[in-house]
Amino acid sequence: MRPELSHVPGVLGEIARKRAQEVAPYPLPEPPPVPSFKEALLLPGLSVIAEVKRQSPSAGVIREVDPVEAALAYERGGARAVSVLTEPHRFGGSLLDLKRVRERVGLPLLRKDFVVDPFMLEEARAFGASAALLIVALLGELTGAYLEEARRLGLEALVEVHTERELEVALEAGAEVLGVNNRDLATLQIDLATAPRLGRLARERGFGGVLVAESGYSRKEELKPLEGLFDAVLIGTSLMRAPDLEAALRELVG
Ligand SMILES: O=P(O)(O)OC[C@@H](O)[C@@H](O)c1c[nH]c2ccccc12
Repeated sequence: MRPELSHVPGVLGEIARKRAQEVAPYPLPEPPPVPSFKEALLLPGLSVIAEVKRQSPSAGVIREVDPVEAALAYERGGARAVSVLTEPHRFGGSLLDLKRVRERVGLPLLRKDFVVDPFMLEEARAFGASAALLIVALLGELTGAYLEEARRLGLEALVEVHTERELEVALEAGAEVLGVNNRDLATLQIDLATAPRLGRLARERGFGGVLVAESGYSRKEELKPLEGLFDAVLIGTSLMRAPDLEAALRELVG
């Protein structure tokens, strides 16, 4: 159940092909109990999924941070869930970060990585994630099969789209939590008009699940167009750059 990655363009393709080469199954620890990702995002108001990310291909080095300290600050600041990067090469993350955050933080965690093999879903669950990111630009028509495998493992999924075509694939696959990424992962360009446009389209097509706007948000005004349409927003870089993570989060959502 490996997606065909040879035609995936740009940075996204490079990272995904590297991740695919690295997958080598090994015995995993017993999965710990985890809280529901979806339920947390459905609490009243716009929920924030706050992201722990040391570096990224678009921003370079963002902050040398202890992921546990960052996640605890996010929890105090009112985050509803925490996204933990586990991609090592371009994002400086690891599964150990995920595990350590799980041991100290009560919020549901999202494993943020480039899932290109079903074993990565098992890993996500075993290291304490409530949900894993599924990127439709990588998984294509296999998205439904990955969703099914995640469900079988007791793992939720954030199904990510960036185009109208990908939105159709995600809806067809039966996504319950749908993320619209403002960033084109191949070119790394941001367009904040993407989330409202595809979010509206998803609702028009009858999507009744959880809608998450992703990437590029740094100011409170930018969240205005999401109100009444999106359930949640995923914010990483701008929070990570703030001197005080907890205060920065309160400022954005308070
Ligand atoms: O740091 P930002 O611009 O606030 O974005 C967070 C998150 O949306 C972004 O990290 C992201 C969204 N989808 C991804 C897929 C892979 C890696 C990273 C991502």
